[in-house]
Amino acid sequence: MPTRILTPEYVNGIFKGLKISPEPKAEPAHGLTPPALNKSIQYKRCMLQLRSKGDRPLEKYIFLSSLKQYDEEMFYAILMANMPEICPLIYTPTVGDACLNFSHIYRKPEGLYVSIEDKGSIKNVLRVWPHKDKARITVVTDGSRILGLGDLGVNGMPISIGKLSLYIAGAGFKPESTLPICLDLGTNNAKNLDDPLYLGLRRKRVDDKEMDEFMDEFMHAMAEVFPNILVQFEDFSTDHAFHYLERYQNTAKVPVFNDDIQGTGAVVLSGFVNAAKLSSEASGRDLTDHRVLFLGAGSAGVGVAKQVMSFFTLQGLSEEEAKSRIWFIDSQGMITADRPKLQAHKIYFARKDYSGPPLKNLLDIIDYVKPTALVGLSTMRGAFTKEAVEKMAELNPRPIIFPLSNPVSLSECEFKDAIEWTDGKVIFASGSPFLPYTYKGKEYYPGQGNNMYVFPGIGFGGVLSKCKHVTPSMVENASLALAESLTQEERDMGLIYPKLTRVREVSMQIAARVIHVAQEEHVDRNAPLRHMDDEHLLEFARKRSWYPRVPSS
Ligand SMILES: NC(=O)C1=CN([C@@H]2O[C@H](COP(=O)(O)OP(=O)(O)OC[C@H]3O[C@@H](n4cnc5c(N)ncnc54)[C@H](O)[C@@H]3O)[C@@H](O)[C@H]2O)C=CC1
Ligand SMILES: CC(=O)C(=O)O
Ligand SMILES: [Mg+2]
Repeated sequence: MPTRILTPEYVNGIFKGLKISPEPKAEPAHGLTPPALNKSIQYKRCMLQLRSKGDRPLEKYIFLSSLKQYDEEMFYAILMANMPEICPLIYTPTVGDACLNFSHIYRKPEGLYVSIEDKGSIKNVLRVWPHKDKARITVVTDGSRILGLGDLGVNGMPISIGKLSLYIAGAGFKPESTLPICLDLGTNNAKNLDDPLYLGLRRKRVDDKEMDEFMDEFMHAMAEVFPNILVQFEDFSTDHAFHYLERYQNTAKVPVFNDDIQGTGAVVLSGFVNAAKLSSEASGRDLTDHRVLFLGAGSAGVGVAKQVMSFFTLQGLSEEEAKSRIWFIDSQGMITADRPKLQAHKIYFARKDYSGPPLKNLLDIIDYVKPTALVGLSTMRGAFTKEAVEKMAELNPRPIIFPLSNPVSLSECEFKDAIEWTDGKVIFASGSPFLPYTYKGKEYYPGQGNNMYVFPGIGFGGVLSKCKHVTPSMVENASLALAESLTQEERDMGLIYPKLTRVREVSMQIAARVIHVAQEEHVDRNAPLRHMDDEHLLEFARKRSWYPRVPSS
């Protein structure tokens, strides 16, 4: 008798009795599979084959990718039951390797490629997607800033695919409602252009004017071909990330958000809310007196800082006072308003209250700012040196250190080092996962400050509410819902983010809050939901959430 290997209860413990929704795929006819093969054995065989690849994560990625194409439900069953093990394989850090090698490991179509050569007929390209009427969520990248790895061109496709796998596992989007898109506008990466196997257009990126024309046509076509879709922009280079968010967030006919700016902002605000409380408990410092120093002023850094400002405004500070709690360092040093030719997105946070000689060195800047929190979104591996982290520990009984750059090879510091250099006092979250670390007989758990904790819930709430736009308040409330989702057990463990194994339930809480705020702001279009209170919205989100079919016992 086959054993029950995965049930919603098993995955989450609280979804008893809910209908499991997928449309059954035809099983191979009797006689085409060995007699004893069943889902339970298949699950075990898949896990065995996966683990037999040992310490070769890219091979594991390729195996999982093939499994997804061959037996999608088994792939999601395995992912959902083993999130901490599988997430780093289909997402950061391994997805970074998959992107670097995409043109070499590519096997089958898994999304749409829309290139600059399609300009004028983009709609026709979008129409080839087989599940047009089912598409609800898309992740669109132009491959120009993939994680911290730079311009990878069409090799950026795995990031769209990986994020959408998390929409499915994390929030319960039906697989056929997801649409990965990679825009090929050329690449300035010489390595790609010189690679005879590179699968993108062999040309340099187009200029801004041509890109604007292309993007306008693309967004227009998206709304026509996929009228019910929500668009997540992902890993556009910083200037374009800000530009297209601004251009479309209130004007496009489909809702839009930028994950690197808004999703990252939300996840870091959430971690910061919990971290600041822990830090202030140790120091006695008022929450309004935290001082946050950012290393890296790209789309992620500036997006996060704007969201972290609401930590202060929610405590009653004015916008100016909140801004005064934030300092930035980029590749030229501390960002001050007197610096010539400052990029537009850096102007808002440029300090006007410093007039000494330019400060370039992190240690000098820490001495000057006396931060309570150090946040890295710089793509600079090891930038948080021993001296810098020790200095943070001298200034604070519990320093907040968030090295958030991805993939793990670009992290500003490692968890183990942060623990040792602060004698276990650090409050830590990184962009990519680290393992727990035992120090002086005590086990410490790292937080993962990655937008994967919020984008599934933001997207699910947005789609269920049929929102016209994704508003800043929907994003901010997603962040607060995440911060509030910690259980007592997680707080007792010193965590600032929930355990990854709970991501589905946490996404439901985020989705319900997002729907509520969409209603408050009158951007929702799903009228029947307006009669539901928060508890019913949560129940509604859970009921709409997809699970892979359960092998019957
Ligand atoms: N944890 C998460 O959820 C997320 C993490 N990220 C990560 O954040 C990183 C940055 O992303 P973006 O802001 O889009 O990239 P970006 O390239 O636009 O920004 C990088 C920033 O770092 C600065 N920088 C570079 N070298 C530096 C140095 N030596 N010293 C000081 N600053 C330096 C640059 O001046 C720039 O301001 C990437 O590694 C990305 O993977 C991005 C989004 C989400
Ligand atoms: C996590 C993510 O979105 C990034 O590193 O770009
Ligand atoms: Mg990203």
